[in-house]
Order: sequence, then structure tokens, then C-alpha cells
Amino acid sequence: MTNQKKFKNWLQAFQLDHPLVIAGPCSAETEKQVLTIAHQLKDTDTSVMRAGIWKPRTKPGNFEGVGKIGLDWLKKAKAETGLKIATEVANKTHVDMALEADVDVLWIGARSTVSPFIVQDIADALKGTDKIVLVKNPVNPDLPLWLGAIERLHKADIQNLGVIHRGFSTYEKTGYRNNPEWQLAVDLQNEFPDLPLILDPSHIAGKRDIIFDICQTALDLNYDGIMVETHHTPDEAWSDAAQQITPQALAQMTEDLKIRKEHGDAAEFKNKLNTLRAKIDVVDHQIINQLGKRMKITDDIGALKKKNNVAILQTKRWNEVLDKMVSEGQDNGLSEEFVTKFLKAIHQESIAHQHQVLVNDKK
Ligand SMILES: O=C(O)C(=O)C[C@]1(C(=O)O)C=C[C@@H](O)C=C1
Repeated sequence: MTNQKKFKNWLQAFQLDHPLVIAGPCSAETEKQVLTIAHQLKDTDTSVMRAGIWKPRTKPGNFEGVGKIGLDWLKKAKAETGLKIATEVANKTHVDMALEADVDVLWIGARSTVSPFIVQDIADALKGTDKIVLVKNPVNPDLPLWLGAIERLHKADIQNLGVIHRGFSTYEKTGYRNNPEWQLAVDLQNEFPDLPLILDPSHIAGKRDIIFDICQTALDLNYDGIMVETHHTPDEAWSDAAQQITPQALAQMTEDLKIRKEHGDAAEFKNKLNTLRAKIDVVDHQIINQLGKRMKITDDIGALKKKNNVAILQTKRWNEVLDKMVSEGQDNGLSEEFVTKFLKAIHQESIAHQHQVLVNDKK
């Protein structure tokens, strides 16, 4: 599958002068709840109302969605407000019911995207549909797996495709419910610049207070839209209460978000940008050179260790290096998360170099 301009067609058909907004509750709970939220969303930038009908939950015993009846409530919401409607599908039965209810946008959840079997079943059930089908990233940060799912749908002749970035599971504590790993979405965008890319800030954040910042980052990275979990009484929501915001908060947020253009034309802007990019090129060059020098020193240490029969991994020393650099990083405006990741990558490379020296006699 290669990038195609026509991937953008369905998005352009919305004729929006702002990013696409998909909003609505994590789960449809009651008819009254769905209709109340729909009417409140009608007065915002929202074009599509979302609601989970079947909810994949980590543990059994939690609320697992209202099922088919929720589709009737969504249909009613569509009839009363003119909003398009969206829900998650995870198997052929869901797909059949959603198509029968004339759901406009169907998305495949992160827990389904991980399984090529599930994705293939859904692709087969959706074959040739003109509905919009969005694929959430798999729970694990695996770009080929994400792309593979999109390709399966593309092969099933589904024309209106897009992706949703909802962040990735991690064992480490990061301050996010699901780590954004922005680089992965940027890599996907580089390969498929015309495939609409929607952000799901709710699942990345896990809590309300950082949703705005996550959305702004995505808009700065040219995302095409946002899908935000929205509830008229978020604290009383039956699922994911902490990450839902009110339709009023959503309206305020979309007003405050800055939409930046991908390209600027003014000559002055171009000149200044070129100057700043030239400065970045110089610094990047220095970073790579210095890293090369550091690795050469590592090789020397490797040779010394070999002679003295000392192990490569020196945890105590490494933790000292890490602590010192995290603190220096903070003085230089670099987050602990970034410095730790950066140094871990250096350490791995260092170990690989020494391994070459000790095992393969490189030096
Ligand atoms: O100090 C050492 O013993 C090294 O080999 C250098 C180094 C590093 O890259 O800084 C590499 C591996 C060790 O685990 C600790 C530190």
C-alpha cells in the first residue's frame, strides 16, 4: 500500500475550516444521556458523535456497554441533531449491527488492532463499504502492526480510511494513561501524509487536565482531527470518568487551540525559518560528532575491561551518570523523561560497542 491523495477525500467532504472534531461519551449509558450530550454537542465544532456500545474492559465485572439498544439511541441522536454517528466495532456481529443502524464512522479499537485475525474478520465483514473506518493504534508501539491493519482494510476495498492515535501501553510510569510516543505517529504521517490522522487525547491523558496540551501538540504536528470523550456529567460517567470533559469545556478548548498552517508563504517567515533550521543543522552535526567520540572512548573502556576480565555492565556507574545528566538536563530545560530515554539509547549503543570489543575482538 502506498500513499494516495484520495485518502483525504472523505475528510475534505466535511468541508471544515478547522480540524475534524469527533466527540461524545466513552459509553452510551441511557437514551436520555445520549440525547442530552448530542444536543449539547450540536452547538460545538463537533461533526461526529461517538459513543461506545460494546466496551472492551481490562477486567470482567466492569460495565461492558449497553449493546445493540445503544445504536437506536445514536440513530435518534443523529435524526434530532444532524450529527454523524460513530462507534467501535470488534467483530463481525458488531459490524453487521452497526451497518444496519447506518453508523457513519466505525473504528477498530487498540485491543483489536493488535490481532491480525480480528482485523481480517472485521475487514471481511466491512468489505467494499463506503462508511468511514478508522483504525486506532495497537496497544503496543508497533508501527508495522498498525500499518498492517490499515492495509488489510484497504485490500478489502474500504475507501474511506483513517487512523486514530490513542497512545501506547507502557510498564513505566509516564504521567500519561497511554504514552503518546509521538515519533510513531510522525513516522506514519511521513509514510502516508494523506491518510487522515486523528488524535484521541482522552486515552493518552487518562485525566482531564492535560487534554488541552496534548491536543495542541497534535495540531502543531498537523493532525487532521481530534476525538474527545465528552459527557454532560463526566464525574458520573459509567466508564472512564476521569478523562471525560463536558461539551462546554470542549467548546472552550476548540476555541483556545491554535491551528497552525503547515507551510507559511511570507518571505520574512521563510528567511527566519531557514536561519533557525541552519542553526539546528549545526547543533545536530555537533551532537552526532560528540556521540561518535563518546563511543570511541567506550571502545577503549571495552578493551580495558577485556584485559582485566571485567563485566560490561556497570550499574552503579551508569546510575551515577544518569542522575547527574538528568539534573544537568533540568538546568537546560530538558525533561527527565527525555534525558532518560536519550541516555538509555546511548547506554545500549555503548554496551553493543563493548560487546563487539569483548566478544568479537574488534579492537
Ligand atoms: O563506565 C564504564 O564502565 C563504561 O563502560 C561506560 C558506560 C557508559 O557508556 O557510560 C557503559 C557501560 C556501563 O554499564 C557503564 C557506563
